[in-house]
Amino acid sequence: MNQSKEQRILNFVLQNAVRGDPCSVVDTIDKYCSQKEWAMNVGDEKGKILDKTVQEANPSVALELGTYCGYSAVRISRLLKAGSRLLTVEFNPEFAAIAKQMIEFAGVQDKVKLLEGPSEEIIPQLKKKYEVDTLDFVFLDHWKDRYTPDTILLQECNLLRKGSVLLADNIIFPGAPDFLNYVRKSPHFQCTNYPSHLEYMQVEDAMEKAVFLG
Ligand SMILES: Cc1ncnc2c1ncn2[C@@H]1O[C@H](/C=C/CNC(=O)c2cc(-c3ccc(F)cc3)cc(O)c2O)[C@@H](O)[C@H]1O
Ligand SMILES: [Mg+2]
Repeated sequence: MNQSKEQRILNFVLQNAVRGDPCSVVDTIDKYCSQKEWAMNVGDEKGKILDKTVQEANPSVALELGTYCGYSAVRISRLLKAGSRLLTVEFNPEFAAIAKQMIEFAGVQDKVKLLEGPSEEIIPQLKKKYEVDTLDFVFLDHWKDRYTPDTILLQECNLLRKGSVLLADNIIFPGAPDFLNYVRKSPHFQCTNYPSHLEYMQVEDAMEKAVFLG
C-alpha cells in the first residue's frame, strides 16, 4: 500500500530535521512542500503573520481548528510561554496520527494537546472536559465553510473574552466569504486584513484577524 503525501512529509522531517528543534521541523516541511509536493500548510510567508499575531496575543490558552500534519501547531507552540498550552483539533485519524508524531519529534508535546474529532463536537467540551475558561487565541484553518459556524459556537459556549484574537487562514484562496462577511459586519469583532500569498505559490491569499470586543 503506497504511502500518503502526509506520510512522505513526516518521513522527510524524521530523516532531515533536528529532533527537539521546532524551527527545523517547520523549515523542513516548508523545504519539502516548496520543492517536492505542495501541501496545505500555512507556510512561511503567512506563517510570519501567524507568528506576529501569536506573539502580540501572548496566549495562555490557544486553540487551532484543523491540525492537518501539525505544521502550524509546531509553529504556534514554539512561541508559547512556559505553562501555556495549544489545543489543536483534527477529525481525520490518519492526519491526527501524522501530526502527533510531528509534534513529538519537534519536542513540543508538553505544550500541545491534539483533540481528535469534529470541531463542532470538541468546542462544546472545552470548558468541562478540557478545563478551559476562555480562549486567548484561535487559529482557523479547517474546512472554510466551518469558520462561521464554529465562530458562532465559540461565542455560544462563552469561550471568548474581551480581547480574544481569532486569526483565519485562506480568506482569498480557497476563500471564506461568509466568515469575512460575518466578522466584518458584527459589532462584536474588530477586524484587520493581512494580504499575503498562498503557501508555496505566487497566488494571492490573505489572513483576517478578528478581535472579540465582548
Ligand atoms: C470540522 C472539522 N473538525 C476537525 N478537523 C477538521 C474539520 N474540518 C476540517 N478538518 C481538518 O482540517 C484540515 C482541513 C483543512 C482545510 N484547508 C483547506 O482546504 C486549504 C486548502 C488550500 C488550497 C489552496 C489552493 C488549492 F488549489 C487547493 C487547496 C490552502 C489552504 O491553506 C487550506 O487550509 C484537515 O486536516 C481536515 O481533516
Ligand atoms: Mg490554510
